[in-house]
Amino acid sequence: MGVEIRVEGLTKAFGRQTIWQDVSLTVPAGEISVLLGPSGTGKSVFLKSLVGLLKPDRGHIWIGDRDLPYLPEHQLYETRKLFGVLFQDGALFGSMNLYDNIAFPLREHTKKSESDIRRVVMEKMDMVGLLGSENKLPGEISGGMKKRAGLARALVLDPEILLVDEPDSGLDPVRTALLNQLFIDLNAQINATFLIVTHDINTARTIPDNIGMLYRRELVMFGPREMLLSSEEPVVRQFLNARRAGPIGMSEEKDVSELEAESKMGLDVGTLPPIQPQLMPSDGRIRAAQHAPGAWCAAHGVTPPPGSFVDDLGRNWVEEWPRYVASQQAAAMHGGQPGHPGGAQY
Ligand SMILES: Nc1ncnc2c1ncn2[C@@H]1O[C@H](COP(=O)(O)OP(=O)(O)OP(=O)(O)O)[C@@H](O)[C@H]1O
Repeated sequence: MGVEIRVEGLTKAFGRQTIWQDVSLTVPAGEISVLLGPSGTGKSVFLKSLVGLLKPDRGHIWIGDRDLPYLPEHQLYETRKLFGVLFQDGALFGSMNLYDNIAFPLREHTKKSESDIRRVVMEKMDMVGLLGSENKLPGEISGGMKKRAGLARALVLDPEILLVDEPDSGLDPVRTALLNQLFIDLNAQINATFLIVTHDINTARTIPDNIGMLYRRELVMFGPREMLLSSEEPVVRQFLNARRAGPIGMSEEKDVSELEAESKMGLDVGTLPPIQPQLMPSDGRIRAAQHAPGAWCAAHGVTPPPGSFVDDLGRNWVEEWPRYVASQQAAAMHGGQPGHPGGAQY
C-alpha cells in the first residue's frame, strides 16, 4: 500500500521571487518522510504543489504514471482522491460539528449511504482518539483535538498519500509527542506514504524514515533519517542544533560577502547530538489510552476535560507520555525491551 511520489526538477516562482528550483526527490511508498527547513523556504508551497493546489513553473510530479502538473482537470480531480491533507489548523468548518466535518469529503466525493458514512466516520474518529466528541464544534475543542479531527477528515477517503503541514504548530511538547506517536501508529496501520512538513527538530529526529531539508531555494539533501541527522553540512548542523550562528540568518538572505566573512571566522555550528532511536508503533494499550474517556472514567462517573487522555487505569497520558517515551528510548539504546506501559518498569 501507499504510492511513491517522484519529483523531478521542480521549480516554483511567484513573480520575480523564486521559491525553490530544480527540486528532485523520491518520497518512498509507505514510509514516513519529513521535510525540514527554515521559515519562508517554501515548504507549504511544496506541499500545495504536490497536491495540485499550486502549479509549478517547471518540472514533474509523478504519481505512478501520472504527471500531476500536466493532468487535465478531471484526471487531476481523480488523482487528488489519492491524497489526504492535514493543514496547519485542521481547516475545519467552524459552523459544523466534528462528525459533519469528518463526514464532509465522503458526502462530497462518494455516493455512500448515511449509514456507511457513519461507519467510516466513527472508525476514523476512533483511530485518532476522538470518539465521544462527535457533537462538539471546532470552537469548543483544544488545538490538539482540532489537529486530530483534521487528521480523521484527511483519512476518510483512505488516502494512499498523507500530506501534513506543520502538525506541531500551536501544540505543547507533550501533545506534539502524542501526535507524533499517532502518526507512527497510523502509518503502521494504513501503510500510506506520509510526508510531513515541520520545524520541530524533535519530530524530525524521532519519527521519519527519511528527512529532507529545503534551504535557499534548494533541496539541501533528502535521504534516510540517519544520513541527515549525522550530516556535516553546516546548514543542517545549525538547524538541528538551533544555533544562531551559521549560514541561516533572520532574513535567510545573507549576501555572499557576509557568508564569506562568517566562514573565515570559522563559526561553530555545533557538534550533532547522538541520533535518537526512531519511535516504534505503540501497543494496543497506548491507543486505548488515547481514547478518552475510557472505562475508568465511566466507572468513576468522571468526565475528562477536552483533549485529555485517561486510560482505564485512570492514568493521565499527557503526564505519563514523557516517562513512557524516555523508557522506550533508554531501552532501545541499551538493546533491551522498552518498558511496557502496563508494567512497572517506569
Ligand atoms: N500564493 C502565493 N502568492 C505569492 N507568494 C506566496 C504565495 N504562497 C506563498 N508565497 C510566498 O512563498 C514563500 C514561502 O512560503 P511558505 O509558506 O511555503 O514557507 P514555509 O517554508 O512553509 O514557511 P513557514 O515554515 O514559516 O510556514 C513566502 O515568501 C510566501 O510569502
